Amino acid sequence: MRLAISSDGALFEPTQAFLRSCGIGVSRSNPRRYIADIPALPGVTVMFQRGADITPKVEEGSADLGVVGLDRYLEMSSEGADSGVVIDDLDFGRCELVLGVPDSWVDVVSLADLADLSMEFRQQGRDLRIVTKYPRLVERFLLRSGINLFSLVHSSGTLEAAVAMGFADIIADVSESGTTMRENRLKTISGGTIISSQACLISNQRLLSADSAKLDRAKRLVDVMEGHLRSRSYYSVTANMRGETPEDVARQVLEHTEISGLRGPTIAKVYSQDGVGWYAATVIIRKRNLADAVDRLRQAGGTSVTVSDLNYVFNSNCEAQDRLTGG
Ligand SMILES: Nc1ncnc2c1ncn2[C@@H]1O[C@H](COP(=O)(O)OP(=O)(O)OP(=O)(O)O)[C@@H](O)[C@H]1O
Ligand SMILES: O=P(O)(O)OC[C@H]1O[C@H](OP(=O)(O)OP(=O)(O)O)[C@H](O)[C@@H]1O
Repeated sequence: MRLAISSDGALFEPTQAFLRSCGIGVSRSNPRRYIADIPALPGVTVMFQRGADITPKVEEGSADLGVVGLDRYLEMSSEGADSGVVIDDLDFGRCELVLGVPDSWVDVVSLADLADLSMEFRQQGRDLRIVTKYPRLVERFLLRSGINLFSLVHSSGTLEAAVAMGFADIIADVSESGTTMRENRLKTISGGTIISSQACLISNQRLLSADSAKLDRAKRLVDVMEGHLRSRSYYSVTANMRGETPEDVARQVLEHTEISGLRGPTIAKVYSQDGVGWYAATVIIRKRNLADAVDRLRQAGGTSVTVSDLNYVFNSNCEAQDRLTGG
């Protein structure tokens, strides 16, 4: 089972860090070697590829799975091809595909201003030239936004220089912190975000459907990814609580929905030195509810509250497994 990941660029390091955090780190004998293994998943081969090549490689069948920016996948996937998105948000590679116009265009602050300007350009006998690596997404967005008078210029990198160099009037490129745009005297405009993107996992559904051994390896891989991603939303919280019996402590905890956990508390006896009845109550809670949960535990008599990160939360079934073959 072949997994294609970025050989350089913005997703190179984060993809490897993500795989490590899932417990399926890549072992590469040499940075110049473009084929590698995942020791924790025998039978999986990792192929390092240029970001722009990963979607076509998965679609043509030289890779079974790929990690790519969702923006790149939406730009490059072919109508009716065998590929599909298995996990649409791997929680890294966040960025936005945005329009960037020269800072000096003080009157252009919105998409409507840009539409007016494109008409002025046409009256002067020329098109608004937009340089991008994403012609399909940009064209669709502009037409949907009522901007019809433009021409697209292709460039494969450092798009922010195109305006200063004079071969484009505006750009449509990926922005994360906005630094590259600012440093090149470009600005975003209101309504000018074409798409929000992040890294995603794609598969060749036909290849995986046709080979059960491959499918089995792909299932193991997405199971740990999904379990790990789910775990990022939760903490395990344990509090010592006094009570006559475990049922008594469970009752105190279950009175508050904030601390009743995914299913309910796990209660274990604490063998305290003072011989008083203490129990440890453990619940899994959403990270965003931590402050409320700690308050509630205190109100319910909880003390010595400890909070731990989780590495995996596996549900009874893995949703991403069904999407591997388009099911
Ligand atoms: N500054 C950034 N921060 C976060 N994610 C980014 C950033 N720039 C690009 N990305 C994401 O990373 C993906 C790869 O972008 P990048 O420009 O690094 O291409 P690449 O992997 O170098 O591809 P190629 O080598 O084929 O040009 C994009 O699809 C985008 O989703
Ligand atoms: O908003 P920022 O945080 O400044 O990030 C945006 C920059 O990151 C990407 O470039 P990358 O370094 O991947 O090189 P590229 O120009 O070859 O795509 C993107 O193309 C922008 O140039």
